[in-house]
Amino acid sequence: MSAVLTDRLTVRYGETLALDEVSVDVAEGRICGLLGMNGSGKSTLFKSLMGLIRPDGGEIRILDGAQRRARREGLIVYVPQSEAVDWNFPVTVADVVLMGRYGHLSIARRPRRRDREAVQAALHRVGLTELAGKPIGALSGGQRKRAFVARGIAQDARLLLLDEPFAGVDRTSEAMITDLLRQLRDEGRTVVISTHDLAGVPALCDEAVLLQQRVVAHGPVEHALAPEMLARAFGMTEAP
Ligand SMILES: Nc1ncnc2c1ncn2[C@@H]1O[C@H](COP(=O)(O)OP(=O)(O)OP(=O)(O)O)[C@@H](O)[C@H]1O
Repeated sequence: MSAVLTDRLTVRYGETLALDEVSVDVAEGRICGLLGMNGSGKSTLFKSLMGLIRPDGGEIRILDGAQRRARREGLIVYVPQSEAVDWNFPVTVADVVLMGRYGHLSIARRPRRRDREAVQAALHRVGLTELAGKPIGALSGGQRKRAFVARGIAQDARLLLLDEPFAGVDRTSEAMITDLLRQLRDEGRTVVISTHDLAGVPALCDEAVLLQQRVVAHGPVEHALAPEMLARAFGMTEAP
C-alpha cells in the first residue's frame, strides 16, 4: 500500500514554479528522506500533502485514499519548520498533544479519559511527561519537535511529515527523535522527513527523494545520493 502517492503534482506561486510534475510513491512502513536545496520545493510538497496548498495540477493520494479523508480521520500529521510556528501561542505541551485527539473527541468535543490517557502515553513515549504543563514556547527546539511527534502518536497518525526535524535540535533530542522515528516505522507507520543533513540520511532513511522542483532521484539511499544525482540536485560532485 502507498502512504504517499503523487502524480504529476504541480504548484506555482505566481511566476515561481515550486513543484513541476512531481510523481512520487512512498510505500507504507518506510522512512523516506526528502532532500533538496533551499527553495527546491520540500515545504511546498508537505503543505500540498496536508491540503494546505491547492495544487495547480496533478493528483495526491494518501494511504490509498482521498487526501481529504486522510486529514479528516487524522491519519496524517505535519511537523512544520520551527520558524513557521508562533511559539508565543498560549498553550501547554499537553494541549498541543491533545489537539491530535480532536478527530477522536465526542461531539461535545470534551476530552474523555481515553483522550487524556492517549495524551499521557504519547508524552511518556517522547520523554516529555515532566513538561506537560509548561507553555510550548518555553521548550527547547528539540523538545518542541518531540511534542509535535507526540501529537501524531496521540492521534494515531499513519503518516508523519517532518519538516527539518533536526534543525536547531540538541544531540540528545536528535538521538531520541531518531529512535522514535525508527520505532514508529517498525509499527508500520510512514515517516517522511525533509532535511539538509545529507550525512544523517543513510543511517536513518530507508529511501530518499532528491527534489529540485522536479524529482531528480527516488530510490534506495545509495542510489538517490549517488554523486551524479547530488550533482544534479545540489550542484556538487561528491557526497559529503
Ligand atoms: N508563499 C509563497 N509565496 C511565493 N513564493 C513562495 C511561497 N512559498 C514558497 N515560495 C517559493 O517556492 C519555492 C519553493 O519553496 P519551498 O519553501 O517549498 O522550498 P524548500 O525546499 O522547503 O526550501 P527550504 O529548504 O529553504 O525550506 C521557492 O522558490 C520559494 O521562494
